[in-house]
Amino acid sequence: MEQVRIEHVEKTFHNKEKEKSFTVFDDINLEIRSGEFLSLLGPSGCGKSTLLNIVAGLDEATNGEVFVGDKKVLQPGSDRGVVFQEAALMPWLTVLENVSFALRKKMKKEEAKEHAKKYLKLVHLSKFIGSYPHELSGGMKQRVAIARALAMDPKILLMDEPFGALDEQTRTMLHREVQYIWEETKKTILFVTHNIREAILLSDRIVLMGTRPGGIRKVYDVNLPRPRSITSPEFVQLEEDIMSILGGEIEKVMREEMGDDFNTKKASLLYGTDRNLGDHI
Ligand SMILES: Nc1ncnc2c1ncn2[C@@H]1O[C@H](COP(=O)(O)OP(=O)(O)OP(=O)(O)O)[C@@H](O)[C@H]1O
Repeated sequence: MEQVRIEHVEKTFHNKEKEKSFTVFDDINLEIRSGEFLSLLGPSGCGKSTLLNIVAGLDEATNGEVFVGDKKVLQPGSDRGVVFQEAALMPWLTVLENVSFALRKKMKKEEAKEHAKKYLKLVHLSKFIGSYPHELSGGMKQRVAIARALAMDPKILLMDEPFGALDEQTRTMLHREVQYIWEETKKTILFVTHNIREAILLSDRIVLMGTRPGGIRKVYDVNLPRPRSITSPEFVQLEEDIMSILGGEIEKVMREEMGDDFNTKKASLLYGTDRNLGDHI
């Protein structure tokens, strides 16, 4: 059953001073099924975060509508938890207090702490409940942010490049963590990334977005058994399939940004054309 319906969504930004407007995408249609792990993948600037923010209710669509269940999205709500690239924890609060703080309106203080502990256990941070954010690594901070979002018991978890600022090893560890969380909680996850490998490792479906004009280029079903191996022939094949389209989209962005400075040879020297290109956009 679909849980999120994105219907004919357009987003245009208006710059009043310059009397200019810029349409990021003009007709996005997408359904996300209950319990599905769906990734939005695409080059920088194609509107992944904009779309996620519209689903979150943090930004407004210029046209079109988003529904969660049968409820139209008009503002943020506790049915949608958001995790951003930066954990944005409150530095003066402990890990436990950071997670329980958001629950203060829902339950009594002691109850909130017990509830928060449950989710900190889920992200394997039980040993650090008394620590302060500055005492944690980047990966641990993100796990606190995930626990904080999950503690509100949202139906849907919206994750905007949550591991984008982390080193490769931490990212790999968090990939395992997020898969475990997804399997344990059965949440619907909308995940924004520009990393092809990350998208294939985690997703049931990958929605490839393009730019100028913005929109959905292709939707891939990832029917590979989990846990997935990045060296399996099926994985490599899918990575190449996606790259063959994404590469063209990246080139379009680069052409536009570099103007006359762009040439294909220089682009391939700068960014490579191999499987890793998706990691660098
Ligand atoms: N508040 C805003 N005002 C004007 N333009 C904006 C605003 N927010 C985003 N944009 C533009 O909308 C486009 C889409 O931005 P968005 O951040 O959604 O892209 P993205 O695919 O998430 O990119 P990235 O992967 O780099 O984060 C970009 O061209 C961006 O400059």
